[in-house]
Amino acid sequence: MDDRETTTPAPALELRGLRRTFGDKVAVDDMDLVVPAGSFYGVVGPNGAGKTTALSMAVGLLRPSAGVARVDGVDVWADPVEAKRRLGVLPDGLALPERLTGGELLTYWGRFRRMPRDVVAARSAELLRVLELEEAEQLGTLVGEYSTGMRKKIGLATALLHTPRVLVLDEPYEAVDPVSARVLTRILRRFTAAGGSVVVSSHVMSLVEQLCDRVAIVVRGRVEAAGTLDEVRAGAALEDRFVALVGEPEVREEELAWIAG
Ligand SMILES: Nc1ncnc2c1ncn2[C@@H]1O[C@H](COP(=O)(O)OP(=O)(O)OP(=O)(O)O)[C@@H](O)[C@H]1O
Repeated sequence: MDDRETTTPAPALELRGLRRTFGDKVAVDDMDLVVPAGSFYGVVGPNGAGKTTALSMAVGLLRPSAGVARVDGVDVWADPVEAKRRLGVLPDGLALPERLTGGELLTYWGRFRRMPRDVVAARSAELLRVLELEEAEQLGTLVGEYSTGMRKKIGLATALLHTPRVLVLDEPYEAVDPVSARVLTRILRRFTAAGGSVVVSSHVMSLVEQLCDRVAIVVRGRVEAAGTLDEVRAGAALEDRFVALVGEPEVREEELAWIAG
């Protein structure tokens, strides 16, 4: 038998027994998660479930208390340089150099990634144009003066610039206007069509259903359900599955009576 036919590619992302505690608080509780190569993967869960903490450990931004994270087969914490070469990341609460324009930021980022100057220049111009940041660039607007959605877009541009194999995006659509959201969706679909893998966290179930072929529901630091969208939905809407797993708090009639005056 031909080996090449039987060898499956390494998962885009593989978390094994990943754990993170903050004092007594267990934010991520021995999490196992496998994102197959080429998938568009959605990570959903209630506020405080541990999504950002897990993804931060998965991309080398936060050290795990225990467990292993691999990107495209590379251990993120044992071989961070190689792992980060394969990764494009949009972190939560994006910290960006405030005193640069978007174009300057991309130039700086590209040089930091040791990319050729002309490639950085061409890609930066293209990214600024398709993400509709060109006008701000022409006006010399600094990143510190960007709106929330613009910051998200320039963050995405930095994540895409070096042609990573795996994109990990924390809430990429949050605060992004509908036109820009469509552009972003087209970019991400092209990225997966070309063999790349995308992992997004989101609170918007309809968006996840529309975009993702696989999904994981994270509750209290653990993966409660994972698989193809249809497996996880099991005939229901994703939101219903989500609420069933998370549980819905009851608001009794007498509670918050004062809000009605
Ligand atoms: N630096 C920190 N110090 C202490 N506790 C933290 C820290 N970061 C996260 N936590 C706690 O870990 C838990 C998981 O937080 P995390 O931000 O990963 O959740 P999330 O699923 O991304 O939530 P959201 O959907 O609201 O963004 C929460 O209880 C949070 O309070």
